Amino acid sequence: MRLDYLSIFPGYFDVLGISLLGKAAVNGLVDVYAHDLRDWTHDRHRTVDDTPCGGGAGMVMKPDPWGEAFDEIIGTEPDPSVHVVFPSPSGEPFTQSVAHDLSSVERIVFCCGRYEGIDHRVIDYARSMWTVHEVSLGDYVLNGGEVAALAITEAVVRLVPGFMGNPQSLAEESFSAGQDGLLEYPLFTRPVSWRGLDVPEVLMSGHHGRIAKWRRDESIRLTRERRPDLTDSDVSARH
Ligand SMILES: COC(=O)c1ccnc(N)c1
Repeated sequence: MRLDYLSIFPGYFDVLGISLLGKAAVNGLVDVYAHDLRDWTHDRHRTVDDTPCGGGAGMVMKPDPWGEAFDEIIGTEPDPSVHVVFPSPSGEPFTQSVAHDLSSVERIVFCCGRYEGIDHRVIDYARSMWTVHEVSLGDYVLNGGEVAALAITEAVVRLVPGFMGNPQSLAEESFSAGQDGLLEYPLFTRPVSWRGLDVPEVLMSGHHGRIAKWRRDESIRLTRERRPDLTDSDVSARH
């Protein structure tokens, strides 16, 4: 999998050389390339923004540098196998399902907006050429798309076959199919007693059936308490 990041702060992506992501890069599972959008400007100030047409506060990212960067980094021919991600507060919700879909593609280009955002024609042009995802991490605004691109990267790359040492651990996570989309149950390890707090006895019983039931019940309880939106009617009936 090739990952490209277009940003006026490409240094944000140095962190991708650390930890598991770094290991994945080393063993060739992912190839990471960060690009400075200002490399596709031609004026002395390396200008990437301008005032919004129609007025309003703040600045908008000009389309020209993006177009020239796309030409050089991706190419000038349409290719739906290239997935272009625009992290944006007005995007569609980024979910585990979207992460799963992206984990099987060969190439993802992250376009990290700053200021008030990117000239919309950049997104329209990208849609005419590649497969575009405008995605939001939640109902809040960041100063730029870089941190969101890193979060999306982590959620996607960990699902790439061969990335996780023990793929079984993926099956039991929150929102995984194996959990019926429920939140993950509480986890415990040794010591059995810690500061007057004990591991639930059932988990030390060695009784696998009882343990599985306790975990399922806890997942259902937590999901109903914290994420009633995830327990639609037939799911709650099933639980
Ligand atoms: C500039 O990008 C954002 O503010 C952003 C991106 C993705 N999700 C969000 N909730 C915000």
